[in-house]
Amino acid sequence: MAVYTEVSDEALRAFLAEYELGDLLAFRGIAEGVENSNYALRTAKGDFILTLYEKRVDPKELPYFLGLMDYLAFRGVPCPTPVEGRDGETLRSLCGRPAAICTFLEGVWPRRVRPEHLAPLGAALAKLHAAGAGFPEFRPNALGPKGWAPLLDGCRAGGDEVAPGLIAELDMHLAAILAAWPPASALPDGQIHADLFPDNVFFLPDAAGRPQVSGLIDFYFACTDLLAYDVAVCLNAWCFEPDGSFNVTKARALIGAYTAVRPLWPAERAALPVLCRGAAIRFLLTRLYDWTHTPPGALVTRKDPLEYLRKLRFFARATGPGDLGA
Ligand SMILES: Nc1ncnc2c1ncn2[C@@H]1O[C@H](COP(=O)(O)OP(=O)(O)O)[C@@H](O)[C@H]1O
Ligand SMILES: N[C@@H](CCOP(=O)(O)O)C(=O)O
Repeated sequence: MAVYTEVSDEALRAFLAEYELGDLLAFRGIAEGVENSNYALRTAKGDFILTLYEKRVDPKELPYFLGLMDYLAFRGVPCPTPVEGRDGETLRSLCGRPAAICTFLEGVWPRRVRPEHLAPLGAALAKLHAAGAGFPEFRPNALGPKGWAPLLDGCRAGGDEVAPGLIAELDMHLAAILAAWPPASALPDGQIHADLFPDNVFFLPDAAGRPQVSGLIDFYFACTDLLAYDVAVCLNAWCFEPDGSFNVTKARALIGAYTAVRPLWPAERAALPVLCRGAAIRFLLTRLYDWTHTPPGALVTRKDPLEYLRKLRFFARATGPGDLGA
């Protein structure tokens, strides 16, 4: 469920009067997503997405996110383009929330990831990294290594109720990850998506029926960080089977297509196992935090933190990048 703020017909029509999008023909709330309120709009000019930014998004950071999407879209990345109002602004206010309209992207995110999805994903990720190279803004990764200890501290009270011994195990993993984390200057950095999960990637079949990436959405965790960390996020989110096993064929397809566009440095390959452990603990911790702080019956769908404990344990056992398809 992700319509936290209800928008009336009248409020929306007044809001749309600020744009040159023609008459409103239809609009509906979108149930998917967890962070913001999203509406699908149809106007005389076509289909659009209206997003009202909810409390987890800091309004001060919206110019970075919208600016990055605009920059990437202009350079051929299939991501939403923020739509300017008559005054040239993309960010305004609706029902007391910051709000923006973006272009609608065709396609469907894969409910079941197949090996054929991984090569187009890898190529799209590398193109995103290449296209973002000249973007002048810097946004530190709030959910990067410096953010993990405070998140874990916030989970201490309820964490062991989710799984006995969980907090002690996470203390152990976190200390090992932070000790092995590559220094910022050791690997190339740039603008990363940082949450490129299957529900943020749309596909359409090409003429031969093979899936092609048609859209990358949800840039609200994007930041300036190690490029290979984005690969590690994708290895976590795309390369495990429902039974918990790691699918190295998928990983090889992802990394092979990525490197065909943007070759990984030897140091990036070598760092992949610890970057994967870092990505696993990042999603584990935010899920655990939400799990232990969301009252039962709240509108937000809580995601299973233990899925990422199993992934973290797998990556901690990896003997080198070869185990991860690199
Ligand atoms: N530009 C877009 N084009 C088409 N559908 C979109 C677009 N942006 C969002 N959506 C739809 O809204 C849903 C939630 O968007 P998302 O950005 O993931 O929300 P949240 O930030 O709340 O997690 C997506 O699964 C998709 O169905
Ligand atoms: N991908 C994260 C949760 C963020 O949700 P999104 O709907 O904004 O992509 C996770 O799986 O924990």
